[in-house]
Amino acid sequence: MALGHQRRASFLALAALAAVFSLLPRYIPDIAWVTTVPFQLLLSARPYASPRRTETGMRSAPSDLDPAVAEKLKAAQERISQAKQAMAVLRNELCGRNFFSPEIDRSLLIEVLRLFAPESAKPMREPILQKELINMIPDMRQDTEALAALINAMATVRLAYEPAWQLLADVVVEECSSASGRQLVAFAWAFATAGEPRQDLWTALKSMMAGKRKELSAEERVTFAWSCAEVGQHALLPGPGDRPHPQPTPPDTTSRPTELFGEASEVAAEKESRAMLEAIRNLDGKHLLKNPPVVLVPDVVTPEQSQELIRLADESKLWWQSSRRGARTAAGEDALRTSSSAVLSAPRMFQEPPVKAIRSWASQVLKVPEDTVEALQLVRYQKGEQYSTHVDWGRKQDASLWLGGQRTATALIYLNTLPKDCGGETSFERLGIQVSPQAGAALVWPNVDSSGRPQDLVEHRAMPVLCETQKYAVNVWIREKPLPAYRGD
Ligand SMILES: O=C(O)CCC(=O)C(=O)O
Ligand SMILES: [Fe+2]
Repeated sequence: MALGHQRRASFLALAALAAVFSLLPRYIPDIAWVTTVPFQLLLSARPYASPRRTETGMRSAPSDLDPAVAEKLKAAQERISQAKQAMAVLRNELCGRNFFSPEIDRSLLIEVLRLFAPESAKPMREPILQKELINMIPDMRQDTEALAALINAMATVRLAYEPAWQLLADVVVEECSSASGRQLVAFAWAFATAGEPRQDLWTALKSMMAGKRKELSAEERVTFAWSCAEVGQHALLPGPGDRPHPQPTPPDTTSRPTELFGEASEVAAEKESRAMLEAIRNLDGKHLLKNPPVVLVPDVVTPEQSQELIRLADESKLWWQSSRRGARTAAGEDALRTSSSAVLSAPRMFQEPPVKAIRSWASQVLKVPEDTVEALQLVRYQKGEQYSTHVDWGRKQDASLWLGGQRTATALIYLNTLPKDCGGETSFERLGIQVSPQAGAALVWPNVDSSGRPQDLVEHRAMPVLCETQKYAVNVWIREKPLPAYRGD
């Protein structure tokens, strides 16, 4: 018993040390390797870790090997060993729990999965983790708390491994009628962050929520509504006799949906809309059109700030295929988006100097409070990628309207210049405007008219990028009202 306490105390001390070390590389980039050392210690100090945890199952390399081959072999052995240790931690945290088990350590899960999240939106290819997840998830069927913790951690690190997400969705659809309202919010947030559009999943989540919505705090309701909105679902419950809709759910006038949160208004408040139009008309920049005002403001961010923003998204592995989100054209049809996006929504992102600079610029020049500025969304287009014609404002089924009201304006800041003939222009066909990406400049336009009505006229598209140079930009969307803080790590 005493020994157990000692081990737990030393584990906690090492966990604190690991946390400190894991922050260091953000400030001293060349010492990223240091973090693996405390992590190894952390894994080996975990009180319940298996005694076989350091075994790799491989013999050590014979000494007469070519040094380059020996080096590679050693690296492979270490990788396998680390993967096995990490898997032991996942299993110990999540499987076979009972009443007496300690609380699941969510930050440990996140750190373990972070080791395997690839650099960008690319799929996770670690076979040991793939196999373990597929084996583990069915064992967790009855344990909604463990499922919620796992999918939350997977969403937080943007772990892109489709079979695991599909299996989790199956388990949630089939087994989770006993989930609490709070757990349903956790599921919804995680699946929305992963951009999971499966209709059966969302129908199940919403109908399970029907009996539980009274358990929720206002913040949890908003998070659930936001999650629905993220995947193009509205936060209404299908009424009796409703047929399943193809994704995304079109407005349904034939059935009488039972209200979960009700419908929000598409129309923005007149005062805020009028003030926004006035602010855009007064911007210092190149006025491309008078009505509605479309303005190109130069030098909003420096090349260093642009680099830093991209680095933040890369380093935190935030890139995510945008195509699964429910973007719409002005006529309400599906828009095609083949680019990747990265939302800087984690609380720590709001402390990063370039993020602060952009938010404060938007707030100053557009004369709005800073908490009406959405979390910045970076977009990246590789050769051939595009975003077809769409509007940035939300329809009344879009539950994100509950969060901060309508998107009254967009400021799209280009982070790099595309060479001539490389495409990638932002094109407003109805207004006859086409703008080529120019580093540091912001293209600003209103999404509503002066009475607050959303405008079809400002529909726009990102033309396909035609060269190897990637296009980077950042969407700064202004809402009518202050936004609650998003959840995440
Ligand atoms: O990349 C562009 O030029 C436009 C991007 C855009 O319209 C959007 O992300 O909503
Ligand atoms: Fe847009």
